[in-house]
Amino acid sequence: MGINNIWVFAQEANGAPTPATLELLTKARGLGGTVSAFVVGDGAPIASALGEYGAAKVYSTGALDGDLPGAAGAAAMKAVIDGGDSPDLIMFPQNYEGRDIVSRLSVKLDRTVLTNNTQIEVDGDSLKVTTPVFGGEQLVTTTFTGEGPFLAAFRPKSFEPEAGGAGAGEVVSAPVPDLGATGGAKVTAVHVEETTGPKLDEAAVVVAGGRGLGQSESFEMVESLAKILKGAPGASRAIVDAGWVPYSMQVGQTGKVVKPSVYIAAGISGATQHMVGMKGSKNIIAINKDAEAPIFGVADLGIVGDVHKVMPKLIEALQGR
Ligand SMILES: Cc1cc2nc3c(=O)[nH]c(=O)nc-3n(C[C@H](O)[C@H](O)[C@H](O)COP(=O)(O)OP(=O)(O)OC[C@H]3O[C@@H](n4cnc5c(N)ncnc54)[C@H](O)[C@@H]3O)c2cc1C
Repeated sequence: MGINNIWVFAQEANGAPTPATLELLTKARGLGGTVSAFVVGDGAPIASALGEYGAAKVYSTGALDGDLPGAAGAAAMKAVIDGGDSPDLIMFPQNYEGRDIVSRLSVKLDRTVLTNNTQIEVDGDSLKVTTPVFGGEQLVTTTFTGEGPFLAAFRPKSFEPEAGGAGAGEVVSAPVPDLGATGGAKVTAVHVEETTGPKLDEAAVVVAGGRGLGQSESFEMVESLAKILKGAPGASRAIVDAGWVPYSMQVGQTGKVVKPSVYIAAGISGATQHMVGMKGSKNIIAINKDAEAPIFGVADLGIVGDVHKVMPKLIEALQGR
C-alpha cells in the first residue's frame, strides 16, 4: 500500500480557503504523493490559493442549485471515485460540513471513517491516525486496514498551515449527479449569524464566560474583552442551556474544540466536558472566585476573584493601550 493520491475537502469563506483547509493541505503535502482539493461549490476563485498550499488539482462541483451541501458533496466525490480517479485518503476538517460529507461518503463507499483526529502519519506501508479519548487523557493510534479510500476528519488547529509556493491548482469539473430522493430536500434560506471578529474555532484569543457571570447581561464583559483582544467570545454549556448565548459559542465535548494561543475562562468551573474543548490552548487564564475550582488545575495563570470586579478592571486597563 502507498499513499499516493490524497484529497482534501476544501472550504471557502470570504473569498479565501478557510484556515482548516490550509492546515489539511499542508499536512497532506507532507504525507507525499499528489494532493487535490475538492470544493463543493465553485472552486475556480480559490484555485490559486489552494495550489499555493499544495493542491495540484482542484475538483469543483460548481455552484449548488439549492442542494444540501453534504449530500451534494458526498455524491460528487463518489461520482469521481466511480469514474476511476480514486484517492487513497480523503481528509476532512472536523466541523459541521466536514462531518456531514464524511459520514454520507462513508455509507456510500462502505468505508470506515475515523473522526476527531489530531495527527496522521504514514508508517511504512500503513497509515495511522491519532485520536484523543477520555477528554484528552489518552491518545489512541489507529491503523487503517482494508481498501481505501480511507476517510479521516481532523480537529482544526491540528497542523500548522504553511504555503508551499506552487502555482494554481488545475480546476477539474466534478458535477453533482442526480441525488435521487436526497435531492428532494432543498436549502430554501441561509441565515448567516452576525458576528464580528474571528470565528470561535479559528481565533488566536478566546474569552469564554460561564455561570459565574451570574446573569446574561454580564456576558457583555466577555464580548468587550474578546473585542479588545481581537478574539472570539465563547461559553460554557451552562449558559448556552440557560439561553444566554447561542449554541455556536459553546466550547467543550458537545460544543467546539478550540486551541487558541490564549483562552480566558471567566466564571467557568472547569468541568471535564468543558475542559475537553479548551485544554489544548497554549495559555489558559482563569478567573474564578473559588480557589478550589478545577479550572485552576489547567490554568497557566489563575486569578481568584469576582468576575464583576476583575473583568471591568482588565477591560479598562487594556482599553487604554
Ligand atoms: C454529556 C455532557 C456533555 C456536556 N458538554 C459540555 C460542553 O460541551 N461544554 C460545557 O461547558 N459543558 C458541558 N457539559 C456540562 C458540564 O458538565 C458543566 O455542567 C458545565 O460546563 C458547567 O458550566 P459552568 O462552569 O459555566 O458552570 P458551573 O459549574 O456552575 O460553574 C460556575 C463557576 O463560576 C464560579 N463563580 C460563581 N460566581 C462567580 C463570580 N462572581 N466570579 C468568579 N467566579 C464565579 C463558581 O465558583 C464556579 O466555579 C456537559 C455535560 C454532559 C453531561
